[in-house]
Amino acid sequence: MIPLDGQPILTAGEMRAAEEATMVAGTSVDTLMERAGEGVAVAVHRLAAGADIVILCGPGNNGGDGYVAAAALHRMGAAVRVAASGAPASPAAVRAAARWHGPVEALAQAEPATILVDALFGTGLSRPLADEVAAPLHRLARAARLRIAVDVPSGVGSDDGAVLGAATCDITLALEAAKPAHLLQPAAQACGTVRLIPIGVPVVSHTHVLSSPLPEGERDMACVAPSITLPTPGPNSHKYTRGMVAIVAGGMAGASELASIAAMRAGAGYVLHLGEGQGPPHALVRKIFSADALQDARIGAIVVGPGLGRDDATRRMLDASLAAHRPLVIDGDALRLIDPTTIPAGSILTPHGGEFSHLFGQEGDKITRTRRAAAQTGAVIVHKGPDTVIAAPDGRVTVAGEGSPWLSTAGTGDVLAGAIGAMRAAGLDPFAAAGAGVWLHGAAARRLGPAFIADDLADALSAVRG
Ligand SMILES: NC(=O)C1=CN([C@@H]2O[C@H](COP(=O)(O)OP(=O)(O)OC[C@H]3O[C@@H](n4cnc5c(N)ncnc54)[C@H](OP(=O)(O)O)[C@@H]3O)[C@@H](O)[C@H]2O)[C@@H](O)CC1
Ligand SMILES: Nc1ncnc2c1ncn2[C@@H]1O[C@H](COP(=O)(O)OP(=O)(O)O)[C@@H](O)[C@H]1O
Ligand SMILES: [K+]
Repeated sequence: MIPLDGQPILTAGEMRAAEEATMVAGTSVDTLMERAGEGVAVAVHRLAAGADIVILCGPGNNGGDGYVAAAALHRMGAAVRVAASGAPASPAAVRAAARWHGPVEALAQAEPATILVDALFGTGLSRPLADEVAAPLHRLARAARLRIAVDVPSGVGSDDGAVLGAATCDITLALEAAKPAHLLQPAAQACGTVRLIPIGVPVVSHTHVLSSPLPEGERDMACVAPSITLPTPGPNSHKYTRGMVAIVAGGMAGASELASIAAMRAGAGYVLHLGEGQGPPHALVRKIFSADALQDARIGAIVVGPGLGRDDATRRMLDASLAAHRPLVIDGDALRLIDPTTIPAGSILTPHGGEFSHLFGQEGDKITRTRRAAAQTGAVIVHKGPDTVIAAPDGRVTVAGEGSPWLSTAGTGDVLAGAIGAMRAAGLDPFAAAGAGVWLHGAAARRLGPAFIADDLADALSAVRG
């Protein structure tokens, strides 16, 4: 079982195409189903640790995986039963079901078991679960001690992360690749912990799970996703090569202070805070805002938006930031003020859901929407939330899997903008800088645990810099 870190994410259509290409190359669907079912059986056997198991099988190939897993678990000596929502319908599922020689209970009357394996529907779900399926699924899930989904929990939209009647599982065994539903809310929550089971289908994708940074030198050894790199100083580094970040401060001073401290703690060599405030940290260089101050050619990133305000004066500050022709991180109020047609290519935008909808509308799933916005603007878009999606104008997307729900507190977005500013000023390209900033932010939050405040989060960035 492989963790999701850095893995490709495929839509149902992309997964089907990859499966078909594998079949054209000579591997039958039965072989793929055999590998899927065997892989599921091995994982379930280990997780069940001798407890009784019921496998719920649907009519399609997801159900087929369930029948194969049932037969394999029986051979392994497990106490396994099968309950089906109806007769198998796909040809491969019919053949798989014929290999299960035990009884098949009707789903509606099925007895619960300690371990529930949900193989009713996978990526082929085409509509919400009907009550006659959802009700017994939820009844059996409530009665089980451990709920394991095959590929995706039955009753989630694989591509858009909608919940269409699924029961929440503890573990999801994703076949070959991650699916959007494993990352996008609300489905991701119904998946529990997601682990991959390889079944020998070669997959390529422009969409990946955000990976943890690899130690320097190991980058080329990574066989999966594009890994992220955290820039680290060398013997010849000085404060300007480490990166100079200018933070434009507005009416709500606390927000830009948080962004400044975050930029420092994420590793910037020099942070210039352009605003009225005073006080520590002493290493923060404070100047009154002026368009001239933004002309310093050493500035590697300007962060504009946290606590900026939305009046005429702040609009002029935004205009000066755009006119400075330095790499930009555009956040918060600046996202409300800006005309999307004036966003300089190569900028990084960090909208939360409301800011994103205001700029780009709400049509489509989160990955598609974010990718489209990046292509439209030529900017990297960090579409925040419990399922942060980062899209580049060339179509690459990463989705941040592990955040922390404790990030849902005021000011954490300002911290993210500062952290991304530091990564950009250190010389990472916009897409890499966004990924590195989002990773640092999530890692700092996980390290802090519960009930931290944004000030703690900014400080904790140092500890996860590595
Ligand atoms: N990709 C790979 O390489 C491999 C993939 N494999 C596995 O295949 C899975 C995908 O299989 P799949 O395409 O057969 O779809 P699946 O999810 O079983 O459901 C389709 C069936 O359900 C029906 N149906 C749909 N919604 C319904 C509803 N709400 N309520 C009631 N019925 C509903 C639908 O009928 P219809 O929509 O036509 O009415 C159809 O009969 C994938 O997740 C993985 O587990 C492995 O076996 C091998 C390698
Ligand atoms: N439930 C959650 N789980 C994980 N991350 C979250 C959650 N809620 C918010 N976040 C993250 O916290 C940050 C909040 O940013 P934002 O909404 O701009 O807040 P603020 O404007 O108060 O700083 C974003 O990085 C977002 O991805
Ligand atoms: K399933």
